[in-house]
Amino acid sequence: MANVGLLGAGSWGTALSVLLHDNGHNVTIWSIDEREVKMLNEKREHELKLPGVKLADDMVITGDMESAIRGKDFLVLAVPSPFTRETARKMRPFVAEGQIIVDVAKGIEESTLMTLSRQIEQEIPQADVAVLSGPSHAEEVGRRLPTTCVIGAKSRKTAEYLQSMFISRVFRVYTSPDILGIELGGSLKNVIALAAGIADGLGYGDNTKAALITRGIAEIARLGVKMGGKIQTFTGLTGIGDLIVTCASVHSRNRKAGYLIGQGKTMQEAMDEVKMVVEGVYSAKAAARLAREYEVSMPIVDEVNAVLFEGKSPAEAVDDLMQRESRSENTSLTWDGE
Ligand SMILES: NC(=O)C1=CN([C@@H]2O[C@H](COP(=O)(O)OP(=O)(O)OC[C@H]3O[C@@H](n4cnc5c(N)ncnc54)[C@H](OP(=O)(O)O)[C@@H]3O)[C@@H](O)[C@H]2O)C=CC1
Ligand SMILES: O=C(CO)COP(=O)(O)O
Repeated sequence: MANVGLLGAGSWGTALSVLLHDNGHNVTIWSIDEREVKMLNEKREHELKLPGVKLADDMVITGDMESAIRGKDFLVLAVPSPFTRETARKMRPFVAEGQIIVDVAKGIEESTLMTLSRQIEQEIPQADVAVLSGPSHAEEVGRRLPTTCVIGAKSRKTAEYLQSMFISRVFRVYTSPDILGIELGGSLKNVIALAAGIADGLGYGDNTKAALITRGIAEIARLGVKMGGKIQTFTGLTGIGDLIVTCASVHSRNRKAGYLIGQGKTMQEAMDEVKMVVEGVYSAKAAARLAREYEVSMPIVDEVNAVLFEGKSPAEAVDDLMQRESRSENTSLTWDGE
């Protein structure tokens, strides 16, 4: 049994706190928002973000960051990516040498193009930073439906330790040394999921969805491998697995926001209606900039950016994708004799 400090009490943080408590660990949850702390303490449930999932009476919910960090066997960081760096900076004075922080958010910092684990390492150099990712909507983890994820860590020891902490009969956890590939897959799939939602909102069908998923993972893997991620990661749970669930699920915040945009809402209206973080909006510009920097073609990402930030109509964006210059599906494949 471990003492766990979990920072960020949104839908994912809440679901993971229940999973870790089910596994027999002592869980302390920190939230920046005093109203959220009060509400969770009183109701023992996040009625807005994860309704129907009860927090046990012995779970501690606090607004005091220091008490959520000091003496904990490991920390889980579940704040959305736009707040990762500022939260890590606040955590730094309380984190012990070698203390494990497992980041569970998915994003890329727009100003630096850094993944979240890199930002945390920059802000908290004494920490042992790991990541958890995979096809895992909070709504289903909270209901204890079978789910699979991957822990990425710098050492096998940390990866296997965290695996043993999170794994359960309903939450199967694999390990991987490819932290970069895991984080790129997790953040870039949100941009493609916006496109899948837009296609749904436009009333397009399953053929369109399958095309976006398949061509989407091709884009993600092209960039990810060039940046140093491993191809096996992009064909695994944190790559294609997470892309499939996010493009298809009724729970997905990114797909839902895309759907609303496809229906004619603005990006801001869609984000306001979803009420929870739509990470793809924050990663879209970073993805396009990375594509340029690494000289990789990412046409779906480019069209999502045009719709989100340049006022392009969603229907025109899909039209432009369909009418790109004809090409081979995979340029590395050739005919005999060529
Ligand atoms: N939801 C899911 O199913 C999954 C989410 N993820 C990832 O986990 C991360 C968190 O997502 P999710 O839980 O859905 O997000 P939510 O929108 O549900 O929750 C976000 C949380 O962050 C808090 N917050 C707001 N501002 C700040 C701040 N300045 N500093 C620190 N915390 C702040 C919010 O407080 P308040 O409520 O007061 O705004 C809330 O507690 C994202 O990166 C997401 O991609 C990964 C896998 C599954
Ligand atoms: O990453 C997720 C599922 O694995 C959550 O995706 P959404 O943010 O689109 O809900």
